[in-house]
Amino acid sequence: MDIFRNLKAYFWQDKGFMFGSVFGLAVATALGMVYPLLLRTLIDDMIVPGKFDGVLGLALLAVGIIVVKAAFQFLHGFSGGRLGNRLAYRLRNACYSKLQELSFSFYDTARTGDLMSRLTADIEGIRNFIGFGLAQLMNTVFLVIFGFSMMFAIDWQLALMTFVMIPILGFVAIRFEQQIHPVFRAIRSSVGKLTVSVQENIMGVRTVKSFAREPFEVKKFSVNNDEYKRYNVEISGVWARFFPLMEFIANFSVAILILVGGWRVIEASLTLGELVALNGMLGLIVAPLWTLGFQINNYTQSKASGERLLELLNQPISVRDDSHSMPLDENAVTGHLKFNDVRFRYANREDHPSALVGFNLDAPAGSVIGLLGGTGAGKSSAVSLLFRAYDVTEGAITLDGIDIRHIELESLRSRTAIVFQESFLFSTTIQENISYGCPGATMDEIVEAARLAQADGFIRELPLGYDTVVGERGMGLSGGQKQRIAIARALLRKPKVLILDDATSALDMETEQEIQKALLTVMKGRTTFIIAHRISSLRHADEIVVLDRGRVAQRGNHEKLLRQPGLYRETFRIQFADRPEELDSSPVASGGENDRRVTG
Ligand SMILES: Nc1ncnc2c1ncn2[C@@H]1O[C@H](COP(=O)(O)OP(=O)(O)OP(=O)(O)O)[C@@H](O)[C@H]1O
Repeated sequence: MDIFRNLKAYFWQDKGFMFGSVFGLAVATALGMVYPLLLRTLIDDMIVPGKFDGVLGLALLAVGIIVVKAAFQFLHGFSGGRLGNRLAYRLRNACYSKLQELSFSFYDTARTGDLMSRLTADIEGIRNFIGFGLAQLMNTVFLVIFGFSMMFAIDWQLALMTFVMIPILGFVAIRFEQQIHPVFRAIRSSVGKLTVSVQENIMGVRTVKSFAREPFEVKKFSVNNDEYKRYNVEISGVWARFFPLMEFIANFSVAILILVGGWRVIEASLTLGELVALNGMLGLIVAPLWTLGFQINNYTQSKASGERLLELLNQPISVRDDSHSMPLDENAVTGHLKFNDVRFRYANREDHPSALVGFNLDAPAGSVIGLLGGTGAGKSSAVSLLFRAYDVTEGAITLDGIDIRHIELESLRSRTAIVFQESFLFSTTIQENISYGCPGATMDEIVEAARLAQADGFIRELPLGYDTVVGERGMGLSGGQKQRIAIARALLRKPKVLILDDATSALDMETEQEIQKALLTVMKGRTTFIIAHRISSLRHADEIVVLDRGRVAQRGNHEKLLRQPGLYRETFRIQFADRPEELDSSPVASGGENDRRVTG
C-alpha cells in the first residue's frame, strides 16, 4: 500500500468522490442483501401459511429497493469515474511537467517508448484501480461483513460453518498476489520494450530500409514480443491454477449449507424460508469472493504501474535552481563568459575519461569564440555547459562574474540560444517553428530572422510560405533548410550568448558564406560560440580553441594558429589545398608539424 500512499497527493483532494464511490457501492450491496430476506418472508410468512395478501406489498417493496439501489449504484459509478479521471489527469500533468524539468542527463539514457507507455498504459492502470477496483475490493469486504452478520442473525451455527472457508480463500488470494506481482512488473516493462522497438523502428525507418535490415528488425521485435507473450502465458498459467481452486473452496461452503441446512429443515430447527435466504446470501458473498482473483490482479497491475510512475516522478533532477539562484538583470547582462579550470565528466560515463579537462577560456562580451577539434574532442560538451545542460564536475563557469550555477536556470537560458548539430523542427508551421523561443514575435521580426539565416528565399518559394506545415522532425525539408530554420529560430531570440554547434554543416559553402556574412551583423554585441569542422566558418573568430580529447591543444586567432605546427595548420592545409600560398605566407614559428588532423 506504500505505493498508493505515495500517490496520495494525486487523489486525496478528491476523497469526497472516493468516499462517495465506496459508500455508494456499500449501500447498494447492503440493499442487495435484502432480497434474500424478502424471499424468506415470502416463503415463511406467505407461501407456507397460504396468505397471499402481502405479496403485492412485498413486490412493491422490492421495486422500491431496486430504485434506491440504482441511485446508490449511480453514486458509485459517478464518483468512481470522477475520482479515476481526475487522478489520471493530475498524474498525466505531473509526469509531463516532470519530463519538462528533467535534465539532459536523464534523456541521455531514457527510452522514448518506455516513457510513452508510462504516460499512457500505467496511468490507465492506476485510474482503473483507484476509480473502481478499490471500491470493488472494499465491496467484497463489506459483502463478507454484511452477509455474515445477516446469516449470523438467521442461524449462527450454519453461518459459522460456512464462514470457515473464508480464511482459506483469503490465504489463497494472498498467495496468488505474491506469485503474480513480479510477473506483472515484468509485463509492464516488457510493454515498455515493445513500445520502444516500435517507436525506434518508425523513427529510424529510413535507416532500416536503406540498409535492408527489415528482417533484422522483425526478428528484434519478435524477441521482445516473445518475452511479452511468455510473461502473459506465465500469468495465464497462474490464473488457470488459481480460479478453479478459488471456486472449489468458495463452493465448498454451499455444499456445507445444502447438507447441514437441508438436514436442519427436515428436522424443523430451520424454516424453508431461512434456508433459501441463507443460500441467497451465501451466493451473494461467494460470487465476488472468487472474483477476488480479478480484483487482486487489478490491484497488482496498478501497483506495478504506480511503481513505474513514482520512479519517474521521483527521478532526481541533476540541474536545477537552488535557494541561492538569482535571476539575471536582463538589461545589464553583457555576455562575458569565463570557464575557470573546468573538468567535466558525463554522469553515465563514470568509467570513461572526462569529456573536458582543465578547460580555461575567457570570452569577453561580444567576442566570437571558435571551437575546432576531432570528433569526440569535447566541443559540444564545452558549449552545453554554458546553458547548464549539465553542471561542471570541477571548476566553474561565470557569466558577468557570477557562477552560472547561481543564476536562475530559466533566466540563464532565456539569454542564450543554441543551434544544435541536428536541427529539430516541430510538426507545425515554419512560422511557429521560427517563433518557438519568442511566441510574441511579429511577422516582420520572423521574416527578418529568416532573412539573416538565409531561409527567407526558400520559404517564400514553398506554396504556403511561412504557413507551410513541416512534417514530424522537419520531414520534407532538406538538412540545410532545416538548419537555416533552426538558425532563424535562435537569431529571433536576440540572445546575449549565441551558440552554433556545427550549425552550418549541412549547408553548401556558398550558403554558409552568406550566413557568415549575415552573422557578422547579428553577432555584434553577442558572445558567440561557433563549433565547426570547416576553417572557413571559424577564421574570423577572436579566439579559436583547438580541442583534443578534452584538452586544449592550441588557442589563438586564425593568423596565430596558422603559424603554429599542429591540428589547426594541418586542417587548413587539407581544406585549402588549393591555396598553398596562404600557408607559405604563414611560416611555422618553431618546431615540426604535427601530423594529426581534424576530421570533418
Ligand atoms: N550525452 C552524453 N553522454 C555520455 N557521453 C557523452 C555524451 N555526449 C558526448 N559524450 C562523450 O563525451 C566526449 C566528448 O563528446 P562531444 O560531443 O563533446 O565531442 P565533439 O567534439 O562535440 O564531437 P563531434 O564533433 O563529433 O560532435 C565523447 O567521448 C563522447 O562520447
